[in-house]
Amino acid sequence: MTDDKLKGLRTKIDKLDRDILELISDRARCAQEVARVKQNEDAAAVFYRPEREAQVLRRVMDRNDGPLDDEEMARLFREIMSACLALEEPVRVAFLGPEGTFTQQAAMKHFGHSAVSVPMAAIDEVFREVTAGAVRYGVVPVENSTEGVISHTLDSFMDSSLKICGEVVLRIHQHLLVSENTRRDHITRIYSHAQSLAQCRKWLDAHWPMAERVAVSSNAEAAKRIKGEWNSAAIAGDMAADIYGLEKISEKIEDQPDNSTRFLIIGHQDVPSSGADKTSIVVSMRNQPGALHSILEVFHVHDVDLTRVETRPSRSGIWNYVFFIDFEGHTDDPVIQKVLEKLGSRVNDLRVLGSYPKGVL
Ligand SMILES: C=C(O[C@@H]1C=C(C(=O)O)C=C[C@H]1O)C(=O)O
Repeated sequence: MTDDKLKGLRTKIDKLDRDILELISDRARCAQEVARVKQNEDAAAVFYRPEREAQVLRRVMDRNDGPLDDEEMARLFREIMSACLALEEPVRVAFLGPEGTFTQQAAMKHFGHSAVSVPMAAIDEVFREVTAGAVRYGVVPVENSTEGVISHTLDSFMDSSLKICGEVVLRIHQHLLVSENTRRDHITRIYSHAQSLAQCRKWLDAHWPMAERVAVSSNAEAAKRIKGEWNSAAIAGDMAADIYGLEKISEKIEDQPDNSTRFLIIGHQDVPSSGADKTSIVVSMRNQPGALHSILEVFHVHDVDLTRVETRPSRSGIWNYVFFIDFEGHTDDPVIQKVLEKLGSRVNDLRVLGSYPKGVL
């Protein structure tokens, strides 16, 4: 009886799989056709459309009634789109490396696994590689919910004319990792990126108060380094543990359970509105009383939601300040155009870093 039931269900699954296969192939052929149409219009056409991909994923999540949850379903579609796009040309993406960093994880989450990811040694190298055209996009971290802004990234924007084409938020889980050579009862040193050490500060104080904490250039670098040292452990994420073949001896050791990092996608593209967008700008002004207030007032008057304001010292004069401001809306919206016009008259300099779809996944 159960056997008959199972057999029936498996026949049904086999039939559904055949249908899914055919449908995905149809979809891939359609995407190829889109690419041909785009190329006929313009030989240098860019196939990847961030706003269109965001719309597809949002619609999938809206329509989904379970039993798979919205994020799981969107992830499947993310990979289908990534594979469809790679039929034309796999997207090449530079990221803050080496292999196994959270930034690489963010790149894969945003572009899917058919993208080709290229590791860079530093944030400004990611900017340089994209500027030079060796890759079309770059992924850099910009802020962490526990540790705040990544000032290197903001500073790189000051020297660059690249645009922000997207954002992606990643839940960050840190683990304590050892290699097969580590003598676990003799760990005297723990390597990680300074940000990660800070994200696990309380846990380290409680569990490894005597171990020396050594900051290195990335978590993946920390993971790589302990392979040759019998008295060291590393703090890094799942991807680094997998790539470097390390064992997790303590999992999810971050002090804040909702620890997450926001990454930006940088490129040359102006992205049209997806219907739910953010805009990032940088303004500079004299450091006079009421300076910040006069900027914020414009957003308040026009009822535009600010999502972040960061101050950085300007390098062009000691009395100038630079504000990085993120807000909801797109430069195509008339209200946003009005806001930008008003702001322009109140500051020394205003640059739009980009309007881009709000992170979906
Ligand atoms: C098919 C298109 O091109 C690409 C592929 C997409 C897809 O597979 O859905 C979506 C946007 C683009 O990245 C398109 O512009 O619609």
